[in-house]
Amino acid sequence: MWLSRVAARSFSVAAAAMQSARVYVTRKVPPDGLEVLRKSGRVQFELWDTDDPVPRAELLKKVRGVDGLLCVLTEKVDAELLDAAGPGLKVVSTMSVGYDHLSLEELKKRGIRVGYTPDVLTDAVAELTVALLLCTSRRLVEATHEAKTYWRLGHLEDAKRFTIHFPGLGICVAIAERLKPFKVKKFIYTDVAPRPELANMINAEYVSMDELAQQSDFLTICCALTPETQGICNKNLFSKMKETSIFINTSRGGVVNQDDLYEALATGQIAGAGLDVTTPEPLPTSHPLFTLKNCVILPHIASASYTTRNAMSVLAANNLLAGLRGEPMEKELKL
Ligand SMILES: O=CC(=O)O
Repeated sequence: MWLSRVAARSFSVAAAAMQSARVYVTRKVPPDGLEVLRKSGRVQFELWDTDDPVPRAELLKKVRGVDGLLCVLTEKVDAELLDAAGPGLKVVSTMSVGYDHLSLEELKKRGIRVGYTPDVLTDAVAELTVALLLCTSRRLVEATHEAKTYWRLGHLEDAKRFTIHFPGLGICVAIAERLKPFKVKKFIYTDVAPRPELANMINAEYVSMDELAQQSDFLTICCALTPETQGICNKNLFSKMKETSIFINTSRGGVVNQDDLYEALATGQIAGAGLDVTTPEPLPTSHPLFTLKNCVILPHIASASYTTRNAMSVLAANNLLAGLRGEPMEKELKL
């Protein structure tokens, strides 16, 4: 009885605090997520109401005194931003599965809770990865141009003859499941250690990074960007790949050394690359990678379907509200 009264009291304190919770939303996030915030009746939120990233100076101004921040991956949440927000900031909820834009150390130091949006985008990312893989290997971008000009194109590769290689499993399981019907001969992967629970789902074999590069026909990168994975796709990796190999990246641009990738593509060290992510984003149109016919570049759209982005916005909004209420979030990063 006593315990439940204490629990009820602490809940009502948290709820009362929420009455006045101020939140800044850094992007015009999809409508379902905004509806969750509106319907809660517990937050006053201000929104950067465009599809473009909020300018840094504006962001630093707008976060002053907020209790919660709902952001996307273009916002660097670092000491400067957290100082600008002040001690009232309790929750940062990012509408992304990746969190390399968040300074976790600073957040932890200040006791700020962090929500993110894994799982809900897995299908969309896997689908886009397969689309990019086929588009790059079958040279579809060049082909649409050819259709309008000479109606002539060199050799095309087909997916089923190949072995597909993944560093890091995770989302790659969803990609492999979609590739199975293409009669792929073999899936292999590397990671810091074997992950049999996932590998068994797609019958994938664990190999070293070197073997991965050497045997690779398609190499798709699905790992998170961390200090350990920064620049792992570099001259060393590309020099071990076959000339017929295709490199696909739908994770983060930072895992690739782009100068080395350019060199590998321009010299025929590898056959092609499909990139949904680059450094920086957007990649300047004057960037050398844009001059290459064998490089297909997309504007980071892997999760960009209406359904998926709506689901991400709902999860991000619910994470934010739960954090503000002092309740467990559906998807919270353990700091
Ligand atoms: O790249 C997309 C994400 O992290 O959600």
